[in-house]
Amino acid sequence: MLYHVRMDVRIPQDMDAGVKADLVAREKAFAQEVQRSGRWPHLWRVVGEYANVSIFDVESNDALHELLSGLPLFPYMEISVTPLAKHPSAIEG
Ligand SMILES: O=C(O)C[C@H]1C=CC(=O)O1
Repeated sequence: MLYHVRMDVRIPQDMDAGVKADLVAREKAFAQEVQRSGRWPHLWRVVGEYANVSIFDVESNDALHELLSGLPLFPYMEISVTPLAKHPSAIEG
């Protein structure tokens, strides 16, 4: 199942720099692992914002919630999820 996900990152300004660097590094490693698994086929930066738009391909709402809530940055992100369905005019499978 496909989901459009927007993540707006809201790391507190007063977070210790070392803690922030570790958090961002762990998030990057986790994100790349999920991408390599095929569950995160699109990850794009929103121009001019500390935010991304992504496409996730997972088996259920519960699976997506487990994945997103497991992101190291989850506590510091505003996340919006839009489930996607086939479009009748789409030429691709
Ligand atoms: O930077 C972001 O968009 C937030 C998060 C998503 C992937 C990642 O490495 O960090």
